[in-house]
Amino acid sequence: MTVPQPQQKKRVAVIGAGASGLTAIKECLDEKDLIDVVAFEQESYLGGLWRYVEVSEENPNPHSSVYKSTIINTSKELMTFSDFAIPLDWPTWLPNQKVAFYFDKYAEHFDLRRHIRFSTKVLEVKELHDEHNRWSVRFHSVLPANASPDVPPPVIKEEIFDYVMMCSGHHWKPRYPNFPGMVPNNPEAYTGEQLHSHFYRQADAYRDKTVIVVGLGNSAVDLAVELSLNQSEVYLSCRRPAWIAPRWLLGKPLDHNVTRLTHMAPLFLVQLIVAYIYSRLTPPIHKNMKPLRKPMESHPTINTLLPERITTGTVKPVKNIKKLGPGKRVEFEDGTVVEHVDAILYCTGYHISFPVLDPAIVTDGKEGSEESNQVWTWNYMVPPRHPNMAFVGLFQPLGAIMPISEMQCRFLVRTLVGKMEPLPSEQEMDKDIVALKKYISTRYDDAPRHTIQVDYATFCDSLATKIGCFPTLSKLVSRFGVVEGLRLKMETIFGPPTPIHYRLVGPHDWEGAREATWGYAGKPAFAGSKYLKDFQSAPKGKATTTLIQ
Ligand SMILES: NC(=O)C1=CN([C@@H]2O[C@H](COP(=O)(O)OP(=O)(O)OC[C@H]3O[C@@H](n4cnc5c(N)ncnc54)[C@H](OP(=O)(O)O)[C@@H]3O)[C@@H](O)[C@H]2O)C=CC1
Repeated sequence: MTVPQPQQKKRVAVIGAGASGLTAIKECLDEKDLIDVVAFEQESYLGGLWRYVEVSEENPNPHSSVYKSTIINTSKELMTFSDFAIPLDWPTWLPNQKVAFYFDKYAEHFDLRRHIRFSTKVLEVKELHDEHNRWSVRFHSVLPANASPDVPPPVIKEEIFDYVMMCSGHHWKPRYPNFPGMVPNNPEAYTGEQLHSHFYRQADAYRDKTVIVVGLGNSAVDLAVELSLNQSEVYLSCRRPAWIAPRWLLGKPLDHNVTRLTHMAPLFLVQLIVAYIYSRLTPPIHKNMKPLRKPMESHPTINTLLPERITTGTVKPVKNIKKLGPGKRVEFEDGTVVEHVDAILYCTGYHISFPVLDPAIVTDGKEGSEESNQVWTWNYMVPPRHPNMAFVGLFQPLGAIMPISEMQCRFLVRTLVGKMEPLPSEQEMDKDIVALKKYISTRYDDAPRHTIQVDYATFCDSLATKIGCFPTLSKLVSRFGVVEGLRLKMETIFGPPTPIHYRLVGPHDWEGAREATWGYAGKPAFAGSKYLKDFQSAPKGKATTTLIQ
């Protein structure tokens, strides 16, 4: 094929139209005079894994891993995109249907759909190594599941882009443990059902059955509680006990307690306080669940009901599995044996994988990285030797993914169009990556789920400072006057660090940011603000989906 010459405007490919892809498109559109954006989405809908999809014969391996009852663990005030506030009267914690609906409204509000090529599967994203370091994207359209066999196979096409934003997610390729007796290749093997949480949808199939839930991440605790409430006999097997946080703490949503002031305090002090509060406010910890590390040293596992279910004996904590089989027998590392186990649900997390890319790009050529989930990206975005592409959402936050992805996109787009300092040199990026990895390895357990950890506010603040949208006192005062500027500054320090704060000042600030900040802070005078009204009644038109329950 003849490779066209680069145009004046940068051509950007966004791979995936989930939470990260949507904000990538939107941020590109904020520089639409300088960027043409095209998003590729293999499904016929947007929203990525937040769009609930049944597991069926026609669709045995969907991209989505949400189960029917998934409720997001970040409060609406902290998960909102920064210039499109989630309405004030929505629940604090959104069920998955409502998260998907919010994405629909975001796409509608910023007119994102017309930039998305739905039902278009990307096969390969390849560096051209031409003088402009451009990228080729090969793709084809996806035939509907009910297409007649006479329909000719889709044509593979190729287009050239100046820049690629990989937004395809990292919670879709299940990671399985490797217990003796798992594989049914001998008469001693386990004969009950085995399922990864990625494929779990609802509890009905397990009513009155004995189920072992493996893991102690959010999938494991959600499933253990749901199954126990649905009359399953539940054993919760974890190899590394961790702190289980309630959704509400001290009368506030859990994440509202982690303010910028909290981040100014030394970590050990915060950990001491958190451990003390937990010990006073939650039931005594079961002997098999005693955390091995301090709070905030593992990805937060959040469930208000689990400690209570354990004290009622309806969820029984057990050690890690030692051996499965024969038949339906399961033995644990402390010698406990449970006979007649009907099903084992592996809530053992995911591999980081980008099948359309040369794996050496995300790992910098290091072997075994998919197994260990190690990546080599600057600020979880830029692979140092491939600066014309970036990953978005490739991190595991203490906080919500959406606003961090949004901040990454703001940073990437402004760098791309030359409105900010250029990226650091390869050597500087490598140095930063080494330092970050060192920090992570001292703070967190050495586990594949902890390789890309990030603290929401500190990470976003650092990018926001580079962009110029961090709400400094001087900027707030010059924009809102001395009194209001000071009040807002106090709110950004002592209040929950809502992403809205990043639209108070700086490039692409938002006219609704002040009202939304005060509305979220609970100031009655702003409760009726037009920027916090329910989308149903907003002037921008009708909902595009009826998935809301
Ligand atoms: N309601 C919500 O908002 C929900 C959010 N999520 C999010 O989705 C993401 C994925 O969560 P999840 O599916 O729970 O996966 P995670 O990776 O967070 O957790 C995996 C769990 O499995 C354990 N595990 C992994 N390998 C093995 C093994 N070989 N043997 C025994 N145990 C093992 C891990 O233990 P170890 O720590 O020792 O590695 C860990 O406890 C997270 O970001 C989570 O927060 C998930 C569900 C619900």
